[in-house]
Amino acid sequence: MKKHTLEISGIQKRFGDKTILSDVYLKCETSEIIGLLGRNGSGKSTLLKIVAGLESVPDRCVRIDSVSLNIKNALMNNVSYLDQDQFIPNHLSVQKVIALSIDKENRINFCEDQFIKKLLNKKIRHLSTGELRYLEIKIVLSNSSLFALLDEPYNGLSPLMIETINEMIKGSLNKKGIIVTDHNYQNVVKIANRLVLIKDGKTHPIKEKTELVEKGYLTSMAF
Ligand SMILES: Nc1ncnc2c1ncn2[C@@H]1O[C@H](COP(=O)(O)OP(=O)(O)OP(=O)(O)O)[C@@H](O)[C@H]1O
Repeated sequence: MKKHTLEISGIQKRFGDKTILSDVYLKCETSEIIGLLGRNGSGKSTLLKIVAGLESVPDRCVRIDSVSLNIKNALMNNVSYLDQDQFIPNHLSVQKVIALSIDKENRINFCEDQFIKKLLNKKIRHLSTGELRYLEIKIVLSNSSLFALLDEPYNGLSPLMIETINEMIKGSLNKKGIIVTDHNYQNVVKIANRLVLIKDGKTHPIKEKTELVEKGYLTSMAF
């Protein structure tokens, strides 16, 4: 499979007089999982939203295969984004959402899943937090984008669903690169090929877990 590269650099992002991101470099290739860690408010979601085209920065800051993508639609086709908040409208039925999101030829396969099968006759508003999150993640991972950005995917998921989602993420790597952030850092550490910490607006590549303590993300009690 031809490898593709998503590269992010030179981002300066301020909200009012507060600088959120000032020295960011992130690279993700297809078949890679980058784990993005950082304290609350460090700018993880802001960075993912910038890459997804939902927060504005100069176009040259986000590149795929060295090409700056300045047409938002082109960017969206190559990058899919799982928001940390619900993105599927409550009034829809699960079947309608699947019909709208998944190509006809892939729908049967999509529904051949112990968790999805139980949801097929329900409305979105009647799903539990974990059921909804599972459906959303599966939809994001099933589309044809080259890169998927997952903001707090594990939120509300039981251990069994987390294991299934981790397998699903790994199974998508023949087509995709993944950037994942979650406060369930153990899962992020477990699944990621590389870790990056955001601190003081800057990205710090993490080689050893002890660096997470040195940089103030974890206490030594975590080991
Ligand atoms: N649209 C906005 N306007 C003003 N400030 C914002 C906006 N979006 C985010 N912020 C601020 O930017 C900072 C970074 O927010 P962000 O959501 O990116 O952090 P995060 O690392 O994802 O945090 P958490 O882990 O708690 O979700 C926070 O201080 C937040 O209050």
